[in-house]
Amino acid sequence: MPRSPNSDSDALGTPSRRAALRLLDAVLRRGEPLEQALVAATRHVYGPDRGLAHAIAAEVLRRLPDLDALIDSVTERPLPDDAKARMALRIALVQALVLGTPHHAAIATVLPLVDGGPRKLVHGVFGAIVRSGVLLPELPALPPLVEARWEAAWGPAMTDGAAQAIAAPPPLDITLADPAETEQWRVALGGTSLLPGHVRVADAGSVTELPGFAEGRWWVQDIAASLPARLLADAVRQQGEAPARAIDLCAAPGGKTLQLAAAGFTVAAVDVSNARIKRLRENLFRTRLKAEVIAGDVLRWQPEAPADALLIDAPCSATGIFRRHPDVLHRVHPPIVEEMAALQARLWARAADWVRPGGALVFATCSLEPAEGEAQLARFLADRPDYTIDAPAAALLPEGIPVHAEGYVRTLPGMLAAAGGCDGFFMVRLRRQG
Ligand SMILES: C[S@@+](CC[C@H](N)C(=O)[O-])C[C@H]1O[C@@H](n2cnc3c(N)ncnc32)[C@H](O)[C@@H]1O
Repeated sequence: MPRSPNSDSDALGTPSRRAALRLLDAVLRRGEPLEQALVAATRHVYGPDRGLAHAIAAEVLRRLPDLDALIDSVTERPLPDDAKARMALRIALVQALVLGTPHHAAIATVLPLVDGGPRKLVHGVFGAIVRSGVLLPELPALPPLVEARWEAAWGPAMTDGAAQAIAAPPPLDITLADPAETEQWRVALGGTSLLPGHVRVADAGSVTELPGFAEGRWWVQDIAASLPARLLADAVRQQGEAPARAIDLCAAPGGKTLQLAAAGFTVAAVDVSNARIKRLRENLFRTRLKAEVIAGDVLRWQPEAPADALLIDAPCSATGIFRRHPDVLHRVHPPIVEEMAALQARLWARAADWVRPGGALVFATCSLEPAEGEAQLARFLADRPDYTIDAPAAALLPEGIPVHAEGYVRTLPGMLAAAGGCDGFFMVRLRRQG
């Protein structure tokens, strides 16, 4: 019989901490995305314990530099980064100092994760820190390499904004199938609205239990993530063309496909991942929206005819979504950014021929790395003189997200901060010459 990774001697509450340890190990030692590690790491924990393991690991990843600074302030010699004792201390301290777990429970549930001498050390270090009454700094620290990279690219206001974004849980953003119902759903969901078709809810709780979810009247989508499809729909609206044909490349799980379908496009949605396509189909089913779903690799697939509108929501480092996926702060390094940028350039170069003359193309990435945005655009424009930037009107964007002087849109941490912030995105709308 396969051995359960939980030990027979585990105290009540320890299996979820053991799962949190496995999650942290997957992200910090093996460089796996947190969401990807979830199934294997939480295989032996059930119900709310699974959510707790995820919450503990995510919170450790948000506050890692501050937790480590506390640990290092008490130990004589720094513990190795990947030592089990350091991992166990991170898990115990984040519960005691951030998640509000009583101190005795925070340490008792974590001690079984370590044996022998290290167990004593964990007990002693945890006790010394909590007895001292020290708290984590109000403004979280970014990992030093990330801070240096982002400060060089965007300046200190951006890194301050990013630190503040880590400090508070992001609100839930919702895109409505019918923008005419914005006020109705804003009231029903008890939220605010930053654009027609958008509702923002603080402390939303379980998404599937909110009104309108089961009926498919809306889907979850950060406001910044909702902008690329808005830009594309606007381009076609300007030309007074309907019904238009759109190709949505790298489409799953389908937030932007749903927007394009709801806006009246005939949509072909292409993605290479079968698992993500399954979620795309579920989303279409729930919202009763229609799209042709194509499982294919954009580097090999090609459409039968060019489209009026083409969206490339390219795979990227995903550093722009660090608020909900704090693992990117620790596992995305320059070689990964370079690899993703090279893939984006290939996808964009190939798909540029699939837009009819006079048609519109939007390229977007949820990245805070210029190599996956501004630099990508410069190279594309140099290669493709048949395309020009089609800057959107400011009124298409929420107040606080500007159109850059060159005509693209770059969202950064710090934007919309008073309203709850937004993800980091790069997007540009282009017109192919007729
Ligand atoms: C940023 S996500 C897309 C999010 C999606 N557009 C949405 O709004 O829900 C990038 C997607 O690109 C897909 N992808 C990566 N490489 C691809 C390729 N060569 N061909 C097609 N899809 C690809 C991934 O499977 C992933 O679903």
